[in-house]
Amino acid sequence: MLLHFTKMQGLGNDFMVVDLVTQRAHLADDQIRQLADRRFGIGFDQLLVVEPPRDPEMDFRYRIYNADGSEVENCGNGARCFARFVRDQRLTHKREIHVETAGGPLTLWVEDDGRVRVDMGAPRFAPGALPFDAVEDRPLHPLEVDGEHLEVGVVSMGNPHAVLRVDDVDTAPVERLGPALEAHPRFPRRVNVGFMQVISAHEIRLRVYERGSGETLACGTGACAAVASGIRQGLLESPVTVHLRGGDLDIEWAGGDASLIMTGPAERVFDGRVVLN
Ligand SMILES: N[C@@H](CCC[C@H](N)C(=O)O)C(=O)O
Repeated sequence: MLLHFTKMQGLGNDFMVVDLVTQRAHLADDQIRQLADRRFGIGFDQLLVVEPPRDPEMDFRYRIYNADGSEVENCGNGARCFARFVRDQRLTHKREIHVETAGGPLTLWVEDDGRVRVDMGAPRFAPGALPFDAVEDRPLHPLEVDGEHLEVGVVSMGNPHAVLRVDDVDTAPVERLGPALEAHPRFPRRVNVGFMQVISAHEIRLRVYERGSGETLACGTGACAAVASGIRQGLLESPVTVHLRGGDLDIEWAGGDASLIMTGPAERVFDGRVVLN
């Protein structure tokens, strides 16, 4: 069968976006892995699937799959691309969009300048929320990785994140510690790993080694997790500009049970069709 898709990107975190409101298809894990391949397929960090909502209060259901085919709970850059996509495809004319994800409901606003603001929900620090194998809920947890003693913040943004403070993201051992932390046995559902360099109370640099996709040029939930962990540790104050390799995100958080608000760009790259076997 022939499947229409749109390639999109948010700060270089790239997506294949599929409308399953007007098309019918089922993509199996091995098909997703093949489509994600940058040489043999279309190439993307995540596949985003737009479906009709199951809850009548919501506008859409939005499902997210990593390049390895695993379905995940949340994707911040993807959420912004999803909002631009449903408006560009004329699936809605609303500027305020309510969407179901596997990690819970999200609200998104398309701004006049085309950027998208997303209510990402409140961060959860309790180890059980990720899950992370620890008894106490504390700002930093000791962790032995690859013969090294590390101190990591753990945060759920619907999906699991570990945040490691580094002196310089350019020299941080992302290729070595990223996969070792992603697969660490104390994170039974694996984890996304953020390497955070604090520049000032309102500015950080961040690289993220993503669960199921490897290092990406930007990670929206990773930016929210790093800011929440940094504020909790007393290193940062809202608002915070997060400099990622693909560009900047603005993150606000009033603390406690308040939602993190993420604002950033989302761009269409091209439209295409692919034959599914
Ligand atoms: N790129 C994303 C996060 C995608 C999901 C993540 N890899 C996971 O497995 O949880 C973002 O922008 O948040």
